[in-house]
Amino acid sequence: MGKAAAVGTAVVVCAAVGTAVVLGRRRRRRDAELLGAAEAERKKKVAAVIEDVERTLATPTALLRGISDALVLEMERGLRGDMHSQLKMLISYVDNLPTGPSVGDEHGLFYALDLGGTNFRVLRVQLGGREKRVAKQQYQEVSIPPHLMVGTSLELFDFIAAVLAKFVETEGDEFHLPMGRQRELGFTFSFPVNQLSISSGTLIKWTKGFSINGTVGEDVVAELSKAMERQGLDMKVTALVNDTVGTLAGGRYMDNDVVAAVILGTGTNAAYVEHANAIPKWTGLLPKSGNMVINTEWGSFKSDKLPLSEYDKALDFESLNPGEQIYEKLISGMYLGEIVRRILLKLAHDAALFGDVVPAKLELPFVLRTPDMSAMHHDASHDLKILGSKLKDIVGVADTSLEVRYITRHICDIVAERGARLAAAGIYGILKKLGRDKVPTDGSPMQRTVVALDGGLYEHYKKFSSCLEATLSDLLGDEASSSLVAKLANDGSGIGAALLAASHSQYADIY
Ligand SMILES: Nc1ncnc2c1ncn2[C@@H]1O[C@H](COP(=O)(O)OP(=O)(O)O)[C@@H](O)[C@H]1O
Ligand SMILES: O=P(O)(O)OC[C@H]1O[C@@H](O)[C@H](O)[C@@H](O)[C@@H]1O
Repeated sequence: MGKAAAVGTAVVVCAAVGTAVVLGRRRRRRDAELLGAAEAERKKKVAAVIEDVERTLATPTALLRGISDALVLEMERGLRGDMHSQLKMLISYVDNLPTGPSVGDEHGLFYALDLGGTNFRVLRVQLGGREKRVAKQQYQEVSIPPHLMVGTSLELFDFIAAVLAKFVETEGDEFHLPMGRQRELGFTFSFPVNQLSISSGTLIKWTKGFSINGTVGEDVVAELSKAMERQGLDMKVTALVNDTVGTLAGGRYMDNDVVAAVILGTGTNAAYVEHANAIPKWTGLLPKSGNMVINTEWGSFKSDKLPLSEYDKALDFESLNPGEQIYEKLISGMYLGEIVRRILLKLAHDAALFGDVVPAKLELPFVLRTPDMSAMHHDASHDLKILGSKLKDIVGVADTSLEVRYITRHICDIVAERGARLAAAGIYGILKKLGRDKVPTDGSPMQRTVVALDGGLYEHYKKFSSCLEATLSDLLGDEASSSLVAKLANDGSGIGAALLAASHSQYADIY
């Protein structure tokens, strides 16, 4: 190529390169601006969803007070037998709680069986009467196979009876049954039952994850007794109690000031000691004690005051029991993780929280369980690595940014806080019903009041239980809350059921 031509070519090439560089820089700047704009738009969408969640799940104290008042009204309607009451306020036929060391003379070997929403426990207790009290106890916990929750009545009760029969076979010499006596059982059944007596009752409906045709309306003691016979197990059910009633009995045995029991487990519910003459629908003889334990079945409470979000409505619509157990679906362990999942799914769909592709596993109902939510919520590490690994294991999203992890933890916090505060409002309502929510106007000292709590959610989800207790103190105010004790009554329902079996033993009159 000639010199001039070469120079010309070089000039053209330089110019082209220069233009390319300028154009490339412009394109990169434009791409960066477009990317920045897209990222800014995404962040805006994330913020909008979070603001909406914070607003629709908010539980300001004034709202909680209104909810407590609405609950008390429904409690009163239920006690009147108003068929439209949101609360069943079921009569337990427990009118004389085992009173433990001061009076309790229960003694002997008794069994208890506790069918909950997730677990099933069998227990044997050697009661030692006044001096020894619970001399010895052994128990076994079994997860309920999910297929039995939606199978047949026969399969469920045969499973229960088989586990119980095996457990009885392991009875050691340290437990002894006097000659000629039949083993006796307290049956804790964590579902709403119309009690016909202390040892019989018909199932009103299934709740939580159970939905078994053919059991509603049946006497659950008769179902269990038939299953025990099929197992060749000679045992008599002498007490049928809801787990809240069992927990109340177990709690009172340990502390005479227990007036109510609350379960926060797979489901939620509360029982309390009502004055028998404050139960208009009670037509029986007034109990000697003047009291009757009421199983409120508060999980079925609903009110337009309850902060219901689009996520709650969708969860309820797709649940096994749409329109039922609304208060329970905002609070209990079966549902908290699922609510968080639904909010994360919305963030994934609308704001690409986990990137342009929505993680397939996030679409799976109940894939995020409350224990996992609890582990994420309690992650206090600087890079939230526990939360990150949970998202990876459960949702299938690896390498989430710190921002995404903080957002996830914030969602856990909002959902858990709402549940805890609503549960506190429920307890506050029961205390109001009992007149234990404020210092007496006549100047007499406030009575020490104990609420026994149990259930895997309350026991293990520390941020939940501490938020509940702080909210309850806030609702009560300093003076009244100084007389209130909220305490964990671990497996109270098992001991309680055994105690009630003892106090209603067919041999009771020969103590
Ligand atoms: N570590 C945990 N953190 C938060 N919730 C938990 C934890 N462990 C269990 N739970 C909740 O407790 C429920 C089990 O409660 P539990 O009282 O043990 O059994 P059940 O409900 O069958 O009576 C589970 O469904 C779960 O939602
Ligand atoms: O012990 P769980 O399984 O959490 O049950 C708590 C409550 O769950 C509710 O769904 C039931 O209606 C109540 O009867 C029960 O007490």
